[in-house]
Amino acid sequence: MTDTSPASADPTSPGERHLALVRRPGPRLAEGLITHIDRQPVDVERAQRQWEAYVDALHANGWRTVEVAPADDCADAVFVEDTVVVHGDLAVLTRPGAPSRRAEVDAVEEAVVAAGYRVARIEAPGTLEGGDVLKFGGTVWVGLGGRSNEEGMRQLAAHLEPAGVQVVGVPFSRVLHLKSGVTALPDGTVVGHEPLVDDPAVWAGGADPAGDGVGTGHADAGFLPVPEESGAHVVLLGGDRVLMAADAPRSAQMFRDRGCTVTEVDISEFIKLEGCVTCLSVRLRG
Ligand SMILES: NC(=O)NCCC[C@H](N)C(=O)O
Repeated sequence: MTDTSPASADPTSPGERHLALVRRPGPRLAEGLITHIDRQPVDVERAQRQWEAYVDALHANGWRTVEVAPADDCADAVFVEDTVVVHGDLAVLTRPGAPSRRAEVDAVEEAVVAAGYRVARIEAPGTLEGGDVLKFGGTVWVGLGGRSNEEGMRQLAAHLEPAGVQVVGVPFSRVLHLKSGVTALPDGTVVGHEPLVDDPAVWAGGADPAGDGVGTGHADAGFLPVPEESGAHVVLLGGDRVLMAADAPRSAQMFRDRGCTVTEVDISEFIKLEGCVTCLSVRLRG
């Protein structure tokens, strides 16, 4: 595990107190899984440059990053979000639904323990991938769309029950993970590209993406359809700042019009493997 942060991160930034896990893409990246899209050639060197730029964007927004040890035999290891779900001081190590991804989890334990987390695990026959877990308010929504199953959700609920968290299943079918379909803006508005969202009505009430148990109180929070698939994927960087992919300029403008400060990164090589900005990092407590 390596701390990759530059010493020059702006200490006055709202995001400075935060720490994110990242994992460098490995040499087998181009063999990564695809489920809902056709395979396209992946330029691994370009992907490595895009990953560096993604990490630089986190640093430029005042974040520190910790690099999980490589898992070079695992083609999809760069998608580190899927290996762990954190809540409070607890890190729940997942059991990915894709068997080829299960070996990714071991080194993540070392990273979260070093960051001060207690550790729990999803055990067989449960499966869970972090891309299926959307946290807001006192609620954790778990997407049930193939990679995560009811038993994985039940185990996650048991781990989070002492913290008073409600876990709710959301069936879906059109994308790989729940958060491939929807994420939330800082004001609690849930964003999604409607052709890929099974039931937008699920999100009519919006969200509290800080996950601090406090509702947004934002009168407009609800579901906001966005015109591009990548517009459905935002990483919250603190305050009004969001990170998103560069291939959704009309969605980015919508978010700017709503008061967001948007950083865009080119992640085209990861999109070819059904990855998005959310899956390339795990936000930890400060
Ligand atoms: N959380 C995510 O959206 N993860 C993307 C994982 C993509 C990877 N190729 C997979 O199929 O598992």
